Amino acid sequence: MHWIGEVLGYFTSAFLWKGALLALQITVCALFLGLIFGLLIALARLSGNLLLSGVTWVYVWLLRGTPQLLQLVFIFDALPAIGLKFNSFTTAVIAFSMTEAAYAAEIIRGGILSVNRDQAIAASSLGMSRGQTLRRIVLPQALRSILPALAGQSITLLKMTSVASVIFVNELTFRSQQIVGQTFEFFTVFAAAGLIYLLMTSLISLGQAYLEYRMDPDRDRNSSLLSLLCTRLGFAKLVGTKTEATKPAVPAKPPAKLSPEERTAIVQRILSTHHSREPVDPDAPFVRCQKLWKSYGDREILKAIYLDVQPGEVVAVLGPSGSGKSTLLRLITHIESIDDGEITVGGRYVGYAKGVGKLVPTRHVERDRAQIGVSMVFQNFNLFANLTVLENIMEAPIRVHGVAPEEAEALARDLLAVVGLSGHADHLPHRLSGGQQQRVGIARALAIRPRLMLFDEPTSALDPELVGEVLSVMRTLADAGMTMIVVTHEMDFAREVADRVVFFDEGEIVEQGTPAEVIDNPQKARTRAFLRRLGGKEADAQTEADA
Ligand SMILES: Nc1ncnc2c1ncn2[C@@H]1O[C@H](COP(=O)(O)OP(=O)(O)OP(=O)(O)O)[C@@H](O)[C@H]1O
Repeated sequence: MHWIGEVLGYFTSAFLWKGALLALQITVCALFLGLIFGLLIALARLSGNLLLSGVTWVYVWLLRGTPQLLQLVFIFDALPAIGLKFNSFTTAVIAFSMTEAAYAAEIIRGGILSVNRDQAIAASSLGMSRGQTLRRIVLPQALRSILPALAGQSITLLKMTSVASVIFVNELTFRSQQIVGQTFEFFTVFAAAGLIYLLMTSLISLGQAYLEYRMDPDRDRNSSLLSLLCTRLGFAKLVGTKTEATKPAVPAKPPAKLSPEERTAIVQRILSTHHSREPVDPDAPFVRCQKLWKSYGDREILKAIYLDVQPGEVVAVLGPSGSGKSTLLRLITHIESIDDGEITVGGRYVGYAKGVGKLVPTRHVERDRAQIGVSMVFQNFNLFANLTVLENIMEAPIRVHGVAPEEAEALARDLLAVVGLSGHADHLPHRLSGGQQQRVGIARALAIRPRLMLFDEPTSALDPELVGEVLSVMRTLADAGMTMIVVTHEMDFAREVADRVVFFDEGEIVEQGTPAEVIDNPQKARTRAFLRRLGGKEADAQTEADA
């Protein structure tokens, strides 16, 4: 068994560890540079810019499609012919960084694509810039799926540094070969080198486990490194570690419920201090759509729509599926751009400038939305999955409007009280019911103190018993004087709360008027047919519920 002693002797040899250190230095440098360039390449590939994505595609294709060995030799031996000469260490760092960038770019791109795009749309609708959305919402979520692949790639990179021996980089494998060349002790020397590689790659795996835990939104955010290790090793009970998932979802003492008057007063107080200094003319329409056209391909979705909404008015938009109702809202807040016509909100274009004959989109759409005060609530809630309920609400006030974190938290807690969710501030969205998520969505939209709220079928993804809680919050907003455009199939809500009902069909406004006029006494055959069909469905649903 004397060979064990020999392996240990080589394992502790300073000569081999100097080689290991060099391999580690090349890996860290290449990883650092590779990740930075990889992120830039991934963003370029996703940019939609044909030139950028084309050039970066070629880069990835070239670097992934040629052997690492060839790349090293090319930079070391061929580039000096055109005056570019690097020493062997620099050559190794350049070659490995370039390859790492190509692989990392694809891993990062995959991670970004795995994040639901609707969250980015929601962030943008709150006025967050693309950079903020990427940094705060998309990348933190993408990183969770990126990390395992990236750790694997880092381990491969560390092992690949042995290839650098061909250009005389004196790293671990090269040094092992030098010893073997003198002693011919193949087994013990290579076994020792293997152990050193294993130790280094194990450290990467440990780092991966730690980072995965840190990025787990379900973790207990106050846990220590010790409790993390105990949790990972399955000893959570020993240290009393509680993960977010094991904590009780219901608070011990339910917070006091606010009366409708109290809720309305809080909303009025919050909305009375809008960030915009621009006064609202009470006599001019707050939203003005003029001769609005929108097509997708050959299909005309909106055809010459004229619609004015007065400050404080609640407009309910009804109509069959596919008639263009959601498209109208998306055009008003400029999530989609108009083909022709004009939209102003508070007298301003949202992300457009006047061009020759028609509006031209500008790059300031998020900024305009934030300044004008347009907010939107989505059918599928689109809450930020990596942030708690409280953080979801605080995010836009802090990032977009520069509100101090303490002030933003106070505002968020007030809004949670209004929507009746004070006890859920620290929960992640996926732990809430649909109705609760939608109420958080409304609180989040309100936190930017908007002057116009757009609701895109806010209750249609909810079970019937959860619809009431969302509608009650929307009633509070209407009572507080909020200007609202609500796409809905909730006839009772439209009848009770809306000042005006607009009926859409096939991209046209068929008729509009008070709820009593349009819902109870429709003039057009198309409206009557739609209401009859809806009435039938409601009656069926009622029968099912009764049964
Ligand atoms: N990005 C898009 N690309 C292509 N077609 C689209 C796009 N967005 C919407 N459409 C189409 O435009 C039409 C109108 O869609 P829209 O979502 O505005 O309808 P809607 O009246 O809100 O319907 P629903 O009540 O079912 O949500 C639909 O036929 C839809 O398929």
